[in-house]
Amino acid sequence: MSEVLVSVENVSKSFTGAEGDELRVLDDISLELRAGEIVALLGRSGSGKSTLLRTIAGLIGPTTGHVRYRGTPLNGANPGTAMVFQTFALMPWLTVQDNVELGLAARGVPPARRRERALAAIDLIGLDGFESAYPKELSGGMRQRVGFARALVLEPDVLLMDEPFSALDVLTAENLRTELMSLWAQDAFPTKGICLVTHNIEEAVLLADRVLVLGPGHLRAEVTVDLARPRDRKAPAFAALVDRLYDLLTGREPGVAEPSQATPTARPLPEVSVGGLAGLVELVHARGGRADLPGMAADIGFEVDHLLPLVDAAAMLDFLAVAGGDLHLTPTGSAFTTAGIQESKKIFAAQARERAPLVRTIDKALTTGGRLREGFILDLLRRGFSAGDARRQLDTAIDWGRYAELFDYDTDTGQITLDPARTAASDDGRRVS
Ligand SMILES: Nc1ncnc2c1ncn2[C@@H]1O[C@H](COP(=O)(O)OP(=O)(O)OP(=O)(O)O)[C@@H](O)[C@H]1O
Repeated sequence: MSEVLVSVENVSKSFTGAEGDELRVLDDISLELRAGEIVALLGRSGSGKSTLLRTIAGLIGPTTGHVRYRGTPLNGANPGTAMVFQTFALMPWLTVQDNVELGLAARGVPPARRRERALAAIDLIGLDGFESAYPKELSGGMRQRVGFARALVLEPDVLLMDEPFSALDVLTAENLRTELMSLWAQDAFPTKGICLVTHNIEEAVLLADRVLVLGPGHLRAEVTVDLARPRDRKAPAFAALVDRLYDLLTGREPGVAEPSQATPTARPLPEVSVGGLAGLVELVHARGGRADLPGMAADIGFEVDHLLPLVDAAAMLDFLAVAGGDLHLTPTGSAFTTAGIQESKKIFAAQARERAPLVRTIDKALTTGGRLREGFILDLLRRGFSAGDARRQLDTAIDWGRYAELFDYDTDTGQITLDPARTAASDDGRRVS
């Protein structure tokens, strides 16, 4: 096995939330970055990828656990790494040359040597002729080349990249990826390992030897990408790995209960509006009941990552089934999207009561007591969520419950009550159901 460059040992990281509560962003993570490999950290928005990368860089310290560089525990910035940022992070008042020299100056390299090394890095990354330009004079792609030059000039053992291509247009991003891969393939390239944060599944399969899938705060899975380079996005083996990673990102974790059995803290509601979720179901219906998630996201100009909470919600309510990167309309989803408004509300209500744990819990409490203080639900939710998350869970449940005409909510009193139509039905002597 090749040498270990960085090891992350049982790292946890917590931040203090707005209300003083603890937000655990990384939970007991262990991993190794070895010489000769590119590792992708893949996860949804908010899963802790950037926090993990910054911990590896030594920019933030773990709450518990250790990060080691070549066996030595970090005490501040990791001396073996350099970072490329999504937003380039250039100094606008400095020229390309000065931006690239900055890190060398901080490391005490004498001016003449700095200049020489910066020119070589600028040349390597295809920026020659732009040495005296300012960032504002450059396109996004050229700015990110400066971002790369500034990191590579340090000849880091491990190059860390935080979504380095996601602010670029598709073609520019693909060009830069290809160029990075050809540098990586050169024997003279001084960097021995790369760790890339991404939420783009195809990018992970295109670039990485190993993909570590992060699911909020912990490592969910590790997938080895054993494909020859340069990789062909159209090859069946490529597509099979992409599908597998989609399954890992959209699927349920082993051991987590079905929504119809789960408690509100075991299966949180995806924080989406009914309108958004109905819109997604409609889009799949309009495509004949089956849609390829990346294709659909590209058509409507969204990142797949942004659609995932809607996909989760539609799957929770059994309106859509998800397999690989494909969405299939279920019979219930089809009935929901084709029915008239009242009928589709009824279908939504039935599914939410059966399959949305927090809606079910509130509904049960209301059908026995008629009214409920929000503080009661918030207190219960605080057993499994931060204060902010508990509030957002309750707001989502109220939004879903109101749409479904299951319950009503008074913002002034913070009371949740049965929907008036259901109370009237019970006054008529009919059972509230
Ligand atoms: N300094 C901080 N203080 C408080 N909370 C933080 C801090 N940094 C990150 N978080 C929270 O930690 C969680 C994980 O954030 P992080 O940026 O690591 O995730 P990510 O997977 O990189 O997401 P994204 O792709 O959206 O950047 C988020 O809920 C974020 O709000």
